[in-house]
Amino acid sequence: MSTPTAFDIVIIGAGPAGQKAAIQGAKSGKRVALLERERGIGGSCVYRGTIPSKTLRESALHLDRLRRASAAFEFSLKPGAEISSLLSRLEEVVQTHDTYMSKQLRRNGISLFHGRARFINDRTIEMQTVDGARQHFTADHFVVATGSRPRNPHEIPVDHEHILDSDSLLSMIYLPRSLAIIGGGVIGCEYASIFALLGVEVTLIDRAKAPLQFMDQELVAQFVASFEQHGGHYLGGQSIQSVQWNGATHVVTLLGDGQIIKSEKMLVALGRQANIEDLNLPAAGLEVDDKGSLSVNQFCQTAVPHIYAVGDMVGAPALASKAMEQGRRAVRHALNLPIGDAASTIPIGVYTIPEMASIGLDEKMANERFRNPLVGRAKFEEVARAQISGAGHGLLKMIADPDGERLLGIQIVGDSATELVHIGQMALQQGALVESFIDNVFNFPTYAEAYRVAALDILGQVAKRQTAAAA
Ligand SMILES: Cc1cc2nc3c(=O)[nH]c(=O)nc-3n(C[C@H](O)[C@H](O)[C@H](O)COP(=O)(O)OP(=O)(O)OC[C@H]3O[C@@H](n4cnc5c(N)ncnc54)[C@H](O)[C@@H]3O)c2cc1C
Ligand SMILES: NC(=O)c1ccc[n+]([C@@H]2O[C@H](COP(=O)([O-])OP(=O)(O)OC[C@H]3O[C@@H](n4cnc5c(N)ncnc54)[C@H](O)[C@@H]3O)[C@@H](O)[C@H]2O)c1
Repeated sequence: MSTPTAFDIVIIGAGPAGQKAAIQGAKSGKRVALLERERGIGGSCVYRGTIPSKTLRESALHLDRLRRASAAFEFSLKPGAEISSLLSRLEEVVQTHDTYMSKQLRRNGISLFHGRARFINDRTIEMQTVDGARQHFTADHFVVATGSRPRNPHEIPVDHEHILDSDSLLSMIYLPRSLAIIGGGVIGCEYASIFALLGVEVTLIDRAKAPLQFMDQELVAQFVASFEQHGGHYLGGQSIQSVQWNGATHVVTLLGDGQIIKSEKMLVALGRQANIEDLNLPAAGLEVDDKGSLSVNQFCQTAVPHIYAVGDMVGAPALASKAMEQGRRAVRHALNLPIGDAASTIPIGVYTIPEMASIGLDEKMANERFRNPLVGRAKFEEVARAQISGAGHGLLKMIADPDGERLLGIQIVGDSATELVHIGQMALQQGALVESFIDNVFNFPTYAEAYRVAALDILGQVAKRQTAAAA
């Protein structure tokens, strides 16, 4: 064994979780090593997840804006358009991100090493570089932030050429004529709406009757309607009997009800699994739990107290935002720094077209906890900003307690939903009353006005109830 290099904190994985853990450690004056097996930093978020998918989405939205700008012109993509032409900004976005992150790591004196890391014991890590050299590190604290990868059941023959997963999807050279997607979760729905808007014939298949089971189903219905308006098909309540590339032209999918779906390409989006196998966890005294991840307490501490695990590798929700916050909090806990209260709710943003967002309780959850919660609705058609942009349909739902006083949650579908939701988030955190959305003046014309419209709807319902009770 080479002589180990000693650090205060060693972090495995330079995705969003590992980066924020490293920065927190360095800002607290600690010597930090960040070990990353890939050449770039940023993890699946930058290279195979958030950033590539949202860059392609931006191209689809741009095309849609052109189409909507004037009914006198017809905009469509050339048949056989190259995916790379739709991702022309990706390299620039990734490069900018990489440069910014590298500078930030250097500025904070974080030592970055490239290689595959594994535990030798609970205080030592061995890292193997691409040329086979081995280097050893010791530390007082370790943070495991190795992320996740697509879960591909063995009965589905993912070949990364015709049957792809979210890691390989954007390696397609040409935009396919047709795409079948199995899995109506966030990845399946985001890509389904992007490709449908780009003119691809998309079939989205899930075992559930409706996609995105964890979202308010009134919002989901608007997404499905828009997806189908763009030529997509949702096939719910289906089981997959078999998937096969026919060797020449099509991927052939046989469904439980006997339907056969033929598509040029297929995307498999059936969830994620933790990157855990390479870590040699038993050597550190750690065991993989029955969900295939590492169990942690509320501080992201594993059963070995000086080893923390954060981000996607500890399970759902698999969000970059959650990963970053866990990285930061884990290191603060390790260093006995004040942590503050963990956010009791984190926003969900789903970048379908139209996009959706949620914070706090939705109507179904509120109904389970309260008798007759009030729901205020603001249709985007009633909001001047949405009329001007011609952004189509949208809805903001404000959930309040049965007295119509206390705000319980916000759900939004439509343009800017993923930005708008933060107003609701701050209001929830401050315990704001429904009335405060009426007492405040909002810029006009803005989408934010939808909050006032929804609050007025709730107060109108309260007034009606009072009048009825008095009569
Ligand atoms: C298609 C897609 C779209 C997404 N869109 C969004 C979105 O819009 N918003 C959102 O919040 N989230 C989104 N996500 C989820 C988001 O990308 C993840 O939640 C986030 O990347 C998790 O960060 P992480 O640091 O835990 O893991 P990762 O980003 O996966 O990083 C882990 C890092 O660890 C490294 N590593 C693994 N094993 C080792 C080892 N043994 N030694 C050294 N290094 C190792 C990996 O190379 C990688 O760089 C999306 C995901 C996908 C797939
Ligand atoms: N905007 C965002 O924040 C964002 C974007 C993309 C991904 N992500 C994260 O990535 C994670 C993974 O996303 P995902 O979409 O792959 O997984 P998921 O777990 O969200 O959805 C998987 C879907 O597959 C379906 N399914 C599972 N097995 C099936 C079967 N045998 N037959 C038919 N349907 C089946 C499920 O019903 C579910 O709808 C999510 O947890 C999400 O948090 C987040």
